[in-house]
Amino acid sequence: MSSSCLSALETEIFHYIDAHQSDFIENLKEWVAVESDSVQPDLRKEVIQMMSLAAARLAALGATVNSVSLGSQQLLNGQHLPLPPVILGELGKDPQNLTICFYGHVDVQPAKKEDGWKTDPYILTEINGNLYGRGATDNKGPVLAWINAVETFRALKIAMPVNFKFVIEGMEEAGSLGLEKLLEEEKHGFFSDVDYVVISDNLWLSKKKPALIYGTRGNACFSVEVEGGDKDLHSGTFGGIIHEPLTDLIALLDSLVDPTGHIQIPGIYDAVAALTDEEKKLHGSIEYDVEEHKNNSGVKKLLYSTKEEILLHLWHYPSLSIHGIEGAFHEPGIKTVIPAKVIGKFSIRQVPNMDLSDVKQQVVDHLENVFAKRNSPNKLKVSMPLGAKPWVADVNDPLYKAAKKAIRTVFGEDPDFIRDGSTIPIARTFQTITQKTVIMIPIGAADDGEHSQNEKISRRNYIEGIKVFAAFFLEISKLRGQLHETSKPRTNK
Ligand SMILES: C[C@H](N)C(=O)N[C@@H](Cc1c[nH]cn1)C(=O)O
Ligand SMILES: [Zn+2]
Ligand SMILES: [Zn+2]
Repeated sequence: MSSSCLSALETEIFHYIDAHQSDFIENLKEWVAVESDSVQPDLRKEVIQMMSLAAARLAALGATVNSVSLGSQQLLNGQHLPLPPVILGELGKDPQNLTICFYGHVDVQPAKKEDGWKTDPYILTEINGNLYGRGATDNKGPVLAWINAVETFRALKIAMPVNFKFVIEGMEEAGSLGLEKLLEEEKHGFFSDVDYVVISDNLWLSKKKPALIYGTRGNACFSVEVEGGDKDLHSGTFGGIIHEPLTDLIALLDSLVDPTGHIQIPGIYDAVAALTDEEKKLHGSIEYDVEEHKNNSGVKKLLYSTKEEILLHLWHYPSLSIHGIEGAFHEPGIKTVIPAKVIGKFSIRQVPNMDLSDVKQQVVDHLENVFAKRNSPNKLKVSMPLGAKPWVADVNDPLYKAAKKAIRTVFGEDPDFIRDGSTIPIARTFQTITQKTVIMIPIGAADDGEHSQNEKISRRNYIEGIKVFAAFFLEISKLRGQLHETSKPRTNK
């Protein structure tokens, strides 16, 4: 955007942000250095250390910080593991100001250099304007971008245009364990004066065009266990005379989805909400390059070739993905064993209006049915360790207009209004508990590689993202009065 269109205040703020790029990148480097992987139990200490760093950062900002203990989690093997605390932070209590609650997470997906990273995943490394490192975009970069935006107001001694609340957690990648209960407990406490909730934990749909997100899919994660005897067996001594657990499991997994991506579980599509005319209109106006998206994935061919089909299958239809098999031999080389017990892991990204308990029942019935036809004496156990619901908001809420204006101020163009095929497990709970509008303002680009090797955020997106948040605070302050009357969430089913 040309500087002549900016207010004097915006010019001062943006100038400060540009001048402090190195400090902001240094902050991110310090956070990326912590292997705060919430998925692997043996790294829990690092997640807890990361929570302390985040708490210290908020305290340095002048926020009141409460690290709330969530107790422990019980693993499938019965072992108890401490859950990292959740940070509830507060900065500013001016009754004239609106109160924005920002939610983010500082845990990460697993990453190892030998998985195919070009650089050490825990050393933030800049190459050609991109900052590579695990958590750079998901979600340490965006959390810090928000904090840096608040810090900018403080450093410039500009009166805070809004009151801030922070909810920072360390278990999002493992399904936000324990967080829902805390939110419910704090409904009439911490959340009683929240005017709306902001999340920045997603990506644009393209490499260049900014976006705002008004919906996400949910995620129902399943575990399917097949157990034979009590020990592994020699495949020469027993192969050919027993029902093998892994063979049963592969047949079960193979029954879930056909080669066109259609889920084979009876009834699974019954409740799927029809696309509204408003959504069809939104799809039409979205800038989306099928070829670019295919290239981001690194695959040769997608299941669908048109924008309309792809957006429908990413946002409006459920999908089923198979993630792994516990107990199966996976090292290099040959091991001629028959595993005694194997556990398959898959998940269904559900959409409005699918009901989680119906989905669970449909999955269990289907797998038991397929298994029964195999006449196997092995034991089958199906469970759903995680069930996160989809979320949708009303794009006509003034909050979306404020965010759109902030993006235009920084990028000089309007964002696309998009949904996200992935999940923020706690988004729907925020909306239900606060009864206020939730907005997702992504700052990462479509090729950032969340959960993948060589995850990155570009320097431009990180720095301009800080400006978007700062401009957004100013836009929100203009909504005072208006928001209290109009802020109500779209009803989710
Ligand atoms: C979109 C967000 N950055 C993310 O990666 N969310 C995870 C959350 C999740 C879902 N099931 C378990 N964790 C995701 O969508 O996979
Ligand atoms: Zn995330
Ligand atoms: Zn993630």
